[in-house]
Amino acid sequence: MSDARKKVLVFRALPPDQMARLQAAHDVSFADPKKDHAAFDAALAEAQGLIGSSFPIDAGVIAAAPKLEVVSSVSVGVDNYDLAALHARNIVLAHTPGVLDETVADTVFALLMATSRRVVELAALVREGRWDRNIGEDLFGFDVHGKTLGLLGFGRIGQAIARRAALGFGMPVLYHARRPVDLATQAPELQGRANHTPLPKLLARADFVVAMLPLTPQTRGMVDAALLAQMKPGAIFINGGRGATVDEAALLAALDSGRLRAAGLDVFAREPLPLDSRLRTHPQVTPLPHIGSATHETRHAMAALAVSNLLDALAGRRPAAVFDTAAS
Ligand SMILES: NC(=O)C1=CN([C@@H]2O[C@H](COP(=O)(O)OP(=O)(O)OC[C@H]3O[C@@H](n4cnc5c(N)ncnc54)[C@H](OP(=O)(O)O)[C@@H]3O)[C@@H](O)[C@H]2O)C=CC1
Ligand SMILES: O=CC(=O)O
Repeated sequence: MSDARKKVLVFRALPPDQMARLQAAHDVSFADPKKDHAAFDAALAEAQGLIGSSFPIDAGVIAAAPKLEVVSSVSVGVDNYDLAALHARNIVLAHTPGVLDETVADTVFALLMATSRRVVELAALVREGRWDRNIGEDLFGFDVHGKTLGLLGFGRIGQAIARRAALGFGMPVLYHARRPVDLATQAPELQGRANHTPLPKLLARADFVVAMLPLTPQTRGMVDAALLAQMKPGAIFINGGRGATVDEAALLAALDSGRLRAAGLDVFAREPLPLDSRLRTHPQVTPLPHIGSATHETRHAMAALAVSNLLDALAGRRPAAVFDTAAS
């Protein structure tokens, strides 16, 4: 009987129970390429399976892995992977859609609430001992309930955000995507509450614009000065998708000019956010360290799905969540 054990390289730590599942089936090594490049390169040369996240698996990395059969990402976004290079070698790319939708939508809503009600700024006022009288109008917030939400991207996570907005906060939802979603079959609870809307109309009407877009050649820099200039004066911008979909200099200019009320950002063009970035300290920006899916439950569910995907692919079965590298 031939040995079905294969070589797996883990490039970002997995929970112990998920590491154990891999080790029971395959010969597993761990190397963090940001800390030990030599160990990563050595294991890569032999690896048939690769699993991890938050590191660019570019054409060079793929070329250095001649035996690679599957890459399993512990993320839903696949912008860290050279899709063409994977496709050219018929390497399976798996990811983790679905299991993180509700958690990421919660994070986006936390940013929406925090920016509109100035939660971080006012908590700092209390902590720093500056709460010495009833706050005045200068520190009042902006209602969320009943306001119009404009969504850029209306996929799995966008729809989870729309449900919170429409069903929980009575917000009309307008969305922008290349194709309209058939709400009757995909999200009947949003019928009559969410509408596919031409982008200029969405921007002119929305009190909150939330970007929940994947990073692709088409979406890179999509939120630029021209788009921001079409937003309603005093609107709030939230980004829960990918930082590079936004022209950050243009966003800062829109905040500085007073055109936008505030921005809530979970993602940035460069992560971790450089210390000299004005987005880190701008008074109208609520910055988060890319924590969209970062709860114990959801990160564990993502790891478990990614491990299942890898095990299936190495056993010659189709994983539950394959990303179509040909469609990119
Ligand atoms: N902050 C965080 O921690 C997290 C961030 N993310 C990011 O969120 C992204 C979205 O995730 P998910 O909802 O699962 O993805 P989906 O693929 O389900 O949804 C993507 C949406 O974007 C739309 N879209 C794609 N390209 C364009 C375009 N060129 N113009 C307009 N709309 C476009 C799609 O519609 P259509 O194809 O019809 O245009 C669809 O509505 C991920 O790719 C990831 O980058 C995800 C999880 C956590
Ligand atoms: O950013 C997170 C992801 O899962 O994608």
